[in-house]
Amino acid sequence: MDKIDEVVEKVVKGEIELHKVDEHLDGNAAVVARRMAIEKLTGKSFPSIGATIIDYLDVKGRNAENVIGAAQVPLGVAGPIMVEGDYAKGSFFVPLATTEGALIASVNRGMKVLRHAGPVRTKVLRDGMTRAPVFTFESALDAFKFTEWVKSNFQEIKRVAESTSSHARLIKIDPLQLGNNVWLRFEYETGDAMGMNMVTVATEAACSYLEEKFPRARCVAVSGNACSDKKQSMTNELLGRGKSVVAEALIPSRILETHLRTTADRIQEVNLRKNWLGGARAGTIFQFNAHFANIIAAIFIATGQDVAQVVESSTGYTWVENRNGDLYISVTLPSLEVGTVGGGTRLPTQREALSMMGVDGGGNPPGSNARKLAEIISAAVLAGELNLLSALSTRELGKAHLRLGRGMKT
Ligand SMILES: CC(C)(COP(=O)([O-])OP(=O)([O-])OC[C@H]1O[C@@H](n2cnc3c(N)ncnc32)[C@H](O)[C@@H]1OP(=O)([O-])[O-])[C@@H](O)C(=O)NCCC(=O)NCCSC(=O)C[C@@](C)(O)CC(=O)[O-]
Ligand SMILES: NC(=O)C1=CN([C@@H]2O[C@H](COP(=O)(O)OP(=O)(O)OC[C@H]3O[C@@H](n4cnc5c(N)ncnc54)[C@H](OP(=O)(O)O)[C@@H]3O)[C@@H](O)[C@H]2O)C=CC1
Repeated sequence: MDKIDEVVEKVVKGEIELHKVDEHLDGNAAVVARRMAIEKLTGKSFPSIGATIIDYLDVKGRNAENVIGAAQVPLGVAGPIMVEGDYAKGSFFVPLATTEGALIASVNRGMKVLRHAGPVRTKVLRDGMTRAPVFTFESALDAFKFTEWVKSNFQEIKRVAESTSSHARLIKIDPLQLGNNVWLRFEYETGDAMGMNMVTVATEAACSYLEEKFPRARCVAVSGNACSDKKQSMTNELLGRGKSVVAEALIPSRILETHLRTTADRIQEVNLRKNWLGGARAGTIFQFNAHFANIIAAIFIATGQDVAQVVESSTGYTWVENRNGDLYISVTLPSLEVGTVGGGTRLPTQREALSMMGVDGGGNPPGSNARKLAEIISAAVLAGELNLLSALSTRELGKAHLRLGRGMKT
């Protein structure tokens, strides 16, 4: 019996924990043994999960635990899209990983129309990643005194937090009080990283310092949900999280008619009655748009972003105006959380996808690559919105999905 079979047997008998297989076998052999053990325990086989180019040595201790292989999702491209932003300037092909037939075609057609109209203008309105620990006190008065103390000692707190990273820069601390509890919403610049590990480590250091200097304060949790990570919140909407970004374009009427078989008036009506009125009637909050989530999720998967952050990254607003037959359209995304270093961005296919847009790795100066990525994503979201509103206005949605989602001739 070779070493792998021996370890597999022990895992199956419960003598070795799955995650401790790494202590018995090197690198990719541990992945194989874990997969074989799960195959035996479930009576199923997983050759597709096992077929991956990912080297476990690159993943171990960084991206995932109990690894037995990888998931694969089809990746297509849309574009090019022309962007005129502060960071993204020029034409870009955009990678989208999805299993929803018609989605890439949809974004692709939107980009084609925008190309005819001229470059999409984009702007990063603000940039900062947040972490909000919750502190508790004996009394509300103590809690208030604490927030006053924090305000007057900002520079020292900043020094302590920033000592943990060469890229984290503490911009501000917004306090929120409820009775005898206080949340401090720390906001940092994080260079080209999305920044969640960076700001968590920095804020933990700041919390220890605050408890030392203000002994009546007790930090209950470094994340007190007012951050708000992987959850929608009014705080994120109003103050922003990650990058707050806007994209806009003006499309002449003849381009709408030639390429989309529709008019500004019809698109405006769909936007108002569907995105805004329908959203309001249904009680939607923060998502007065058609399908930001489609484009955000597909780019996040392709480029190694934290997919759970699609929750707040896909909040936002589509605004349309009929300007004498021409169409003004903009999308505003208050909380787009993206990075070009760290997390999943270093994995092989994800890094290649980032390189397609010229944003792999750190930028010069730091932060410029992540902002460029945010601008390109906002332009892609604009293309998706333009196209879907248009397809709805001409009643093409079901037909397109029968053809490209079910392989039917329509
Ligand atoms: C499917 C189209 C684009 C066809 O559009 P079309 O105009 O009938 O097709 P076409 O063959 O004349 O092609 C026009 C252009 O579309 C693109 N295009 C066309 N086919 C492809 C393809 N295979 N691969 C890549 N690109 C494609 C391409 O740019 C092409 O230009 P060309 O390059 O030929 O000069 C159109 O019917 C359409 O956009 N339909 C709507 C589909 C859509 O937007 N789906 C979004 C997902 S829906 C969803 O998930 C959310 C939802 C809807 O539930 C949210 C809500 O509640 O609103
Ligand atoms: N910890 C948590 O609470 C949470 C973690 N996550 C996870 O966090 C990960 C992302 O965290 P994040 O902090 O972005 O990534 P990393 O933890 O990978 O940190 C980024 C690293 O890149 C370095 N770096 C090198 N060049 C640059 C540059 N140009 N700009 C910025 N940093 C640079 C940083 O240096 P330096 O040492 O100077 O900082 C830091 O070491 C994801 O895997 C995500 O899933 C998600 C949500 C919550």
